[in-house]
Amino acid sequence: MIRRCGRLLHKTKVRSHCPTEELRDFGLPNATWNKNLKDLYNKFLELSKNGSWKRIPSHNTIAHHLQGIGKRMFLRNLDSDGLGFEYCMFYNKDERRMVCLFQPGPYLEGPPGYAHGGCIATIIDSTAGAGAVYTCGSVMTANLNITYFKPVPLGCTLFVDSHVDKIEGRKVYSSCHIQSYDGVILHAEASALFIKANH
Ligand SMILES: CCCCCCCCCC(=O)SCCNC(=O)CCNC(=O)[C@H](O)C(C)(C)COP(=O)(O)OP(=O)(O)OC[C@H]1O[C@@H](n2cnc3c(N)ncnc32)[C@H](O)[C@@H]1OP(=O)(O)O
Repeated sequence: MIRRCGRLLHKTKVRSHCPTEELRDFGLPNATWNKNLKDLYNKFLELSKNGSWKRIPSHNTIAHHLQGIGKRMFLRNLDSDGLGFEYCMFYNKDERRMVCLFQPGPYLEGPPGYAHGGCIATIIDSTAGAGAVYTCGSVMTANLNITYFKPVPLGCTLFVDSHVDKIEGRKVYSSCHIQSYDGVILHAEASALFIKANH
C-alpha cells in the first residue's frame, strides 16, 4: 500500500479521487516533454498573446470541463507523466480550429516501437471532439473515419490539427490530420461527424 494525498491506495495504483491532482492542469509542460513538444508549445503560447489562440486547460476529470460528476478521463488515467497521452491543446475560435500537441508515451505501444492505431484514433476523436465542443457545445461522436499513412514512433512529437468544416442542424462535420511536429510527415487524416446534444 502507498499513501497518497492522505489516502491509502493499492500498489496497483488504482486511483481514488485526489483533490490536488484533479486541480492540476495537465496541459502545462512537465519534465517528460521533449524539446520539440516544448518548442511547439512555446510557439502556440506566442500565438496566443494576441488572443487568436487560446490554451485549453486540461484536467483529469471531465467535471472540470462540463457540469457534473466526473471520474478519471481516459487520456489522463495514468499516475505518472510521460507514459501515456502527453498532450496540450490550443483553440482558435475564428478559425474553428483545435490543435493538439501530442507526445505518445511507451504505454501506447502497438507495433514494436510505434503507437497503437487506437490511441491515434483517441487523440483524433479527443482533439476534433474538443474542437466541436468549443465551437458549438456538448457533442457525441457518431462517426470517425481514419486513414493511417505512416506509423507513429513512440516518444515523437505530433501536431494534430482539427477543423470544424460544416454545421448542419445538430450535425457537426470535422476534419483532422496528424503530422510530425515539423510538418514533414503526414501520419494520418480523418473525418468525423459529431452530433450536438439534443437540448
Ligand atoms: C473539453 C472536453 C472535450 C471532450 C471531447 C470528447 C470527445 C470524445 C467524444 C466521444 O468519444 S463520445 C463517445 C463515443 N460516441 C458514442 O458513444 C455515441 C453513441 N451514439 C449515440 O449516442 C447516438 O447515436 C448519437 C448521440 C450520436 C445520435 O443519437 P440522437 O438520438 O441524439 O440523434 P438522432 O439519431 O436523432 O440523429 C440526429 C441526426 O444525426 C444523424 N446521425 C446520427 N448518427 C449518425 C451517424 N452515425 N452517421 C450519420 N448521421 C448520423 C441522423 O441521421 C440525424 O440527422 P437529421 O437531423 O438530418 O435527421
